[in-house]
Amino acid sequence: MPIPEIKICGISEPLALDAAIKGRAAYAGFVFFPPSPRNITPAQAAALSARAQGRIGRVGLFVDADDATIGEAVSAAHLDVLQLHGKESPERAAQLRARFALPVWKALPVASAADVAGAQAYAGAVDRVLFDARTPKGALPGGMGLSFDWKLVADWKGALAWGLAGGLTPENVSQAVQITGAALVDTSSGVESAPGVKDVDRIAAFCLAARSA
Ligand SMILES: O=C(O)c1ccccc1N[C@@H]1O[C@H](COP(=O)(O)O)[C@@H](O)[C@H]1O
Repeated sequence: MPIPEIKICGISEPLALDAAIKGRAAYAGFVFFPPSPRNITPAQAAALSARAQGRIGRVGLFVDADDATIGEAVSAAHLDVLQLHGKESPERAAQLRARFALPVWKALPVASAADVAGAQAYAGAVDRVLFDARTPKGALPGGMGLSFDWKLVADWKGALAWGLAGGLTPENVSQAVQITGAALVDTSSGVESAPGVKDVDRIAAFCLAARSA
């Protein structure tokens, strides 16, 4: 089984960023979504980005954001990837990819086989889809520590690169990779001691466990 790439999302302070780099994560995620406990400002992201430069990829997470909001974050934090975690259509995703000339990842909420099949609509519009758990109405669209039935995406053979998100922890990521064959695993709340508070030991443990799958 190929070793998956790792993304640690919701990084808001340097110690967590350093732990992700030390754990050889490929990506650090910065959340630009004010309702999230992990939200950071473009200025905060700029400082983290300078520390990350050349050591880890910088992913900006947005939820149905407008061009100005995304543009401000891209300029301040020199983002390498845009992650769209709202209800962005394939057309909107393609428009953002063209406008900012950056790879775009689209998170898709999964609760059924039909949700997984729906990923095909994004072929040609985005660079990767992220299968994440569908969260309850009125809750944040991600970062809730909820997982879905991994068998739904086991060895998914769509036309797009894909990653697995949703409720991944140091304790379950190895099994998740074995079941799904995911080439990228993404975690946020699973490596925290409280919402928005990253735990460096759990980041280290997650990276080790993901690679041992
Ligand atoms: O992390 C957040 O606060 C967040 C807010 C809004 C949308 C997505 C968010 N996080 C992303 O959700 C998935 C799953 O997170 P978790 O591991 O279950 O906590 C992941 O891609 C996060 O980056």
